[in-house]
Amino acid sequence: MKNITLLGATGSIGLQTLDIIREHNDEFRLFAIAFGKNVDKAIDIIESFQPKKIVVQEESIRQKLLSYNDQLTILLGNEGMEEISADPDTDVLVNAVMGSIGLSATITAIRHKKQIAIANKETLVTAGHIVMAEAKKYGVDLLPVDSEHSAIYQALNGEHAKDVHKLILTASGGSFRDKKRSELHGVTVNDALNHPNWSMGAKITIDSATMMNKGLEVIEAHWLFDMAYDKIDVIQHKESIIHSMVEYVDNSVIAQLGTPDMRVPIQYALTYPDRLALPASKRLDLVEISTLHFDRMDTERFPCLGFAYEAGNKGGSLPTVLNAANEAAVDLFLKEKITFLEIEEVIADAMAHYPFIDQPDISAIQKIDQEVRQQIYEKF
Ligand SMILES: NC(=O)C1=CN([C@@H]2O[C@H](COP(=O)(O)OP(=O)(O)OC[C@H]3O[C@@H](n4cnc5c(N)ncnc54)[C@H](OP(=O)(O)O)[C@@H]3O)[C@@H](O)[C@H]2O)C=CC1
Ligand SMILES: CC(=O)[C@@H](O)[C@H](O)COP(=O)(O)O
Ligand SMILES: [Mn+2]
Repeated sequence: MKNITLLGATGSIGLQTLDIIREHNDEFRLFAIAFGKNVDKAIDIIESFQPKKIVVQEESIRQKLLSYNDQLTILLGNEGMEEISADPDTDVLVNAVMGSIGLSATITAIRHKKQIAIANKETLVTAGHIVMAEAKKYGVDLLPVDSEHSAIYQALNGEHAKDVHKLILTASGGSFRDKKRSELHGVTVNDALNHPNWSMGAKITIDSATMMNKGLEVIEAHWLFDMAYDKIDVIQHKESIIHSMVEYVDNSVIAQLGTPDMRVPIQYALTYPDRLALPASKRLDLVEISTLHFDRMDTERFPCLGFAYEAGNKGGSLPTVLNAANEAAVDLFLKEKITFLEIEEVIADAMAHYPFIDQPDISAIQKIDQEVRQQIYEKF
């Protein structure tokens, strides 16, 4: 029996992770959770799974939970997330919080040699050089939950990086894939949240629409698979059936396929190197689907993808600036304070103006992250 500590339990990945724990309750037990603001959902989870420890971000949320049950063990803030990640009773950390807020818990879990299933891609974007150096130092393998990275992990199957010609990430194209740039001026938050294939949290759904999600995933792949940026390609594939591919030097291409269902990569990250049945997930019927489509990516249509390659290639503090500016811009868009196309402008402006640092350490990264957000929020 493995004890799971789940950060971001009330979110899209969090709830699907709970489906897997429920389905395989002879293999997994929920030990601890962290969440943000959704008290009602958290109470449902507490009633069903009885986690021993709970982390909330704010004292007011802690008080609400205590008024529901004053016997609960409730910790606070990032320190709380670090504490449950390091807890001797935690076997596996599933990091499914949204945003760079997940960074310190990831590093703490690595330092305590926990098995880590990582959905929280912003952690790897903002501080990939530090996270991967720590993982190497402590001998910890980060198991990807992100569907593309899970696909690549499976397609690599322990092969040597020197034999890889390219990683090929697939992109659905997001909510506005059939629109030209000139048609994006009046688009609404609801339009942008209407992803064609996946039901996900709001922030990542907007990232899919701007193509920043794929940009973040390029940087995530660079760090997870130690691959140069010129060996990471993105192609558009509107069905999201091929989750990603590895092209080898002998021109052989190995892809991982399946219906778009995040429970599959979540479960794989928990059971690796074994596999368990997942009856709730729909089997892939290629005859029923019949046709798959592929297109080249256009970075003029989707500038955010180009921003991410630029940040990844230049390195230093630029990926941190990119990520923080994107998190702030998406938040402002969701609050209807900026337009969809202004998301790109906000990110480009932050990347152009924030002073560059070559090898930022954790405290520099946290400072840059805060300052970039603050400067953006002051403007809007
Ligand atoms: N959804 C998906 O299919 C996929 C998601 N990912 C990645 O997984 C991560 C989570 O995405 P997703 O599940 O969609 O996001 P959601 O917005 O659905 O969920 C985010 C979770 O994080 C919690 N949270 C937010 N802010 C804080 C905070 N400051 N402290 C603690 N917890 C916090 C939320 O709590 P609350 O809601 O209670 O406020 C919620 O539980 C992201 O990094 C995303 O890129 C990757 C691949 C696919
Ligand atoms: C499910 C998943 O992994 C998401 O990151 C997904 O990839 C989003 O789809 P697109 O970014 O391809 O639109
Ligand atoms: Mn993905």
